[in-house]
Formats: sequence, C-alpha cells, structure tokens
Amino acid sequence: MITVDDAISRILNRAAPLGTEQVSISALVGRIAATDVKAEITQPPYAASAMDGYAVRQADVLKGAKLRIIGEAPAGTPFDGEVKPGSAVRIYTGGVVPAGADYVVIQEDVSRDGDIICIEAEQSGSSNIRAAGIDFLKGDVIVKAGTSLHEIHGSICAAANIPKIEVMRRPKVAFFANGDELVEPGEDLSPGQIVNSNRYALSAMIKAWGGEPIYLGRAPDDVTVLCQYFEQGQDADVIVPIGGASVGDYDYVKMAFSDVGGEIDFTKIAVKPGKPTWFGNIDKTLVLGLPGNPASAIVTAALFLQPLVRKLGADVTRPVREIAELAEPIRANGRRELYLRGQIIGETGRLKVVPAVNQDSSLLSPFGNANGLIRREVEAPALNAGDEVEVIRLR
Ligand SMILES: Nc1nc2c(c(=O)[nH]1)N[C@H]1C(S)=C(S)[C@@H](COP(=O)(O)OP(=O)(O)OC[C@H]3O[C@@H](n4cnc5c(N)ncnc54)[C@H](O)[C@@H]3O)O[C@H]1N2
Ligand code: MOO
Repeated sequence: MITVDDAISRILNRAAPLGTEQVSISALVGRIAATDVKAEITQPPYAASAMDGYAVRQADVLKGAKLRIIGEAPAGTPFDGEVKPGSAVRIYTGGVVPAGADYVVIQEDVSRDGDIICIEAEQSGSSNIRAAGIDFLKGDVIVKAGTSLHEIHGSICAAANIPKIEVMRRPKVAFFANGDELVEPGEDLSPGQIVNSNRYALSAMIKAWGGEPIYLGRAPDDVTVLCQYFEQGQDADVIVPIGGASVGDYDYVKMAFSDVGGEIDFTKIAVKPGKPTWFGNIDKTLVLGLPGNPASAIVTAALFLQPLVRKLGADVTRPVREIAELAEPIRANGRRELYLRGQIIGETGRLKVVPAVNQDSSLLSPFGNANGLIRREVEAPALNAGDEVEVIRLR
C-alpha cells in the first residue's frame, strides 16, 4: 500500500496539461484562459459624456453665463464641428465629447430658451466626461493566461472587441459503474439490488473541477463486457471505473483492464475510506479505479481525481488544508490516513468542524450536512472537543 501523498504524486507525474481550443465568449465560464488576452480596442474608444446635458468649454461655466447651442451629439452620432467659446452642444450619456469641449454641464443645472442655455447652478467637481481608455487601452492584457474565467469575463472580452478566446481543453473523463446489483433511479428493485447513486455525485464533481464527464453506463460483473467499457472510454483522457476495485470473486474490473492492455501503476492506498483505489493507464488514457462504496467513491474522487482533472486542465487550484476546532471528540486513528466526513462552519481562521456521527463508507446521508473532510494522520491520537484538526472542503 502506498501513502496518500505518494498516490497523488504518482498520479500527477503521469498527467500533463492538455492542449487548447477556441471558445466563444458566451461559453467561457469555468474555463481556464490558455494565453494572455489583449484588448483589440481602447475602451471607451473616445472621450464620452457621462451625463445628459451640454458639452461646453470649462472656462465658460460660470453661474449666469449664456451659451448658444450649435448642434447635438447623441450616443452613436458624433457632432463634427467644434465647440468655440460661448457655444454648447446638446449631448447625451455616451455621446462623443466634441472638439473644443472639456466639460458637460448636466441639463438639471441649466435653463433653456430656444437655442440659448443659461447656467443656473454653480459648477464644481467632475467634468462629467469619461476620458478615452479609462477602462483599458488597446493592447492591454485584460485576462492573464491561467485565469479561471468567471461570469463577467465574457463582457470584458466583448468590450475589448474579442468574440472568441483560447482556453485549455477540458479533460474528458469517461466513467462507468460496475456491479450486477445496480439499477437506475426510478426502477423497481428486485431482492439484492441497489440504486446506482455514485453516477450523480461523480458527474457533478468532474464538471465542477473543469472536466467533461462522459457516463458510459452500468457494466455488469462480466469481464468481456467490462473490456468493452474500457474500449469505449479510450478516446477520453481519463477512465474512471467505479466499484469492483476490491478483492472479491466478482471484482472483475482490473482483470478486464489488463485484458485490454492496461498497465497498473498502483493498486492500494493506505487511506480510509478508499483503500482499493487503483491507478494505471491504457496507452495514453489514464485509468483511476475508485471503490464502489458511495462515501469511498466520493472521498477518493475528491482526493485523487480532483487534482488529476485540474492538472490536465491547467487549473492550479488544489484541495486546501485548513485548521478547524473539533466540536466533538474523535477516536485515535489506525494505520491508514483517515478522512472523516464533517460539517465545517464559521469563517476562515475561526473554523469549527462537526464530525458526522456515523462514518461508514456506504453512507450518503452524512453528506447532506457534511461539506468537508477531517484529515487524520496514521496513528493520530484521540482528540477532544476544542482540539485542532486539518480539514479540506468538499464544497
Ligand atoms: N476481503 C476484503 N473485502 C473488502 C476489502 C478488502 O480489503 N478485503 N475492501 C473493502 C473496502 S475498503 C471497500 S471500499 C469495498 C470496495 O469494494 P469495491 O470497489 O470492489 O466495490 P463493490 O464491491 O463493487 O461495491 C461496494 C459496495 O458499494 C455498492 N456500490 C457499488 N457501486 C455502486 C454505485 N454505483 N452506486 C451505489 N452503490 C454502489 C455495492 O453495492 C457494495 O455494497 O470493498 C471492501 N471489501
Ligand atoms: O476503504 Mo473502504 O473505502 O473503507 O470502505
């Protein structure tokens, strides 16, 4: 058996970031920028009025001054003359500030009589003009390579006149559930059957980590059929078989894996839950086998699949260990690194964690509240409420 840290390094040593692809700016959320993105234009492209009013020369804006309107500059249609002393151009928010003008007096501060305006209020403070380029200049880096792209980046790129950008390719993660006992949610259960629940958490987690989950289906305990599942997954970057990882007479997954030419890297990790987790490759496709017990599948996915998916996608985010205060006492640990499910509450720096009462690796209900894991080293001593532990967030 290898340690958790060894397993993570061995997995990551085999993984290099994948290539890049272009996506429309309407589909960039959650992707990782592959290159620096430089603005194609200056924004705003011209000095623009921030208010509805009159573009004038600042030297003219004295209370009581009368100015003659010589034209208008609505947004989209610049005025092509020049504002000379004593004149004004009717302007609207977003309109191009005409030559000669360096101030916009808001319409609330003037009275108008035909072509003449009179400045009624003392002017001070802002010119109400947005200078060209106050957002960014042509050629500025508006998104750095490696940025995890969020909801607003589409608008930032659009404003910079960029309709498509280069992002890292999403790792394709093909996964299947193994076991004769499995049926899909909503089906009737015959004696001995159990609902295939792992599929849902796995699919959502892979997506959340920036991967593209591809569910291959439910494979029976049959080596020939399992071989077909591995073959179907070979276009993916990673194949994740769930279940059949252990040593039972019906745990056929690794048999099928070697029948299709798979090479094992390791077969067991000193971790609880998740001991039967195994890793290898079929040609260029990495294969990470997870145990079938639901809590084991979820915890091992978070510990081992997450860094793999993120590294393939060039996402530098990794599970972070934080310190939290125990709300309940916990027992001494044994010979495997232990990950207890727990509810992390409070703010960073003052976290508390409440361990789930039952830590059996078949249980899903504790995850209703549990949002994280308590990490316990091999042979760690019993701890009391109030003692500090390391925690890792699941969500
Ligand atoms: N003699 C030994 N027995 C077991 C060992 C061992 O070292 N020696 N390891 C145990 C550990 S630890 C684990 S974890 C389990 C995992 O075994 P498998 O990966 O082979 O998982 P299965 O046997 O296929 O299933 C275990 C359990 O989980 C249920 N299951 C499976 N797939 C799903 C799914 N998609 N959705 C919901 N539930 C699923 C399955 O019905 C079983 O109840 O092995 C121990 N045994
Ligand atoms: O290690 Mo298994 O994953 O405890 O239940």
